[in-house]
Amino acid sequence: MATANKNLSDYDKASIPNASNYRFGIVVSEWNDTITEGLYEGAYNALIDNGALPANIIRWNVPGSFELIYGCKKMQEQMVNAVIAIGSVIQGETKHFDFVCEGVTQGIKDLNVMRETPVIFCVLTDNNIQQSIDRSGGKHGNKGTEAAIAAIKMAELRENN
Ligand SMILES: Nc1c(NC[C@H](O)[C@H](O)[C@H](O)CO)[nH]c(=O)[nH]c1=O
Ligand SMILES: CC(=O)[C@@H](O)COP(=O)(O)O
Repeated sequence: MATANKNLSDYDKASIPNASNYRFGIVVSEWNDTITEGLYEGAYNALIDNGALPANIIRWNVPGSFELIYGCKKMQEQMVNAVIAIGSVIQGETKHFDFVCEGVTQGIKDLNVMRETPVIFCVLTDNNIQQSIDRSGGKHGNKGTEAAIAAIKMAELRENN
């Protein structure tokens, strides 16, 4: 299994650009909010740890992961250097999981293709709540932390090209 018994959220600060000159937008889904709040905490703390200023981090909430598409599209219109989309989709009894996951994945991909501001995909798509817990500050680390590092690196790439 890709992340079994691994914590993928450790990072070497020396390899991360300083984020003090960048502004970040974070759009957070309210579905499974105990998970998404853990992801947000990981992302926020990693941004601050790498020099981002609290005043340069904008947070908006949306009802569910499918609404991340619209929320991130509007966030791209703000004066930000990168956007992070945070969601937690957990398999239920029906195929709805498949459609939500595919829709939000394709929608965020489209935002990256069609617009200049990078949108980082921090949407957990898990079989059960334990997998979500493990990846939002548990034994497999925090995908929010990883998303923040990706956001800093993509802001730097956009700034230099
Ligand atoms: N089941 C989950 C959802 N479902 C809601 C959708 O994201 C969307 O809000 C609704 O279809 C209205 O457009 N959302 C999650 O983020 N996580 C889930 O597990
Ligand atoms: C991802 C979902 O929308 C899902 O959690 C909803 O649950 P169900 O498939 O049992 O309706």
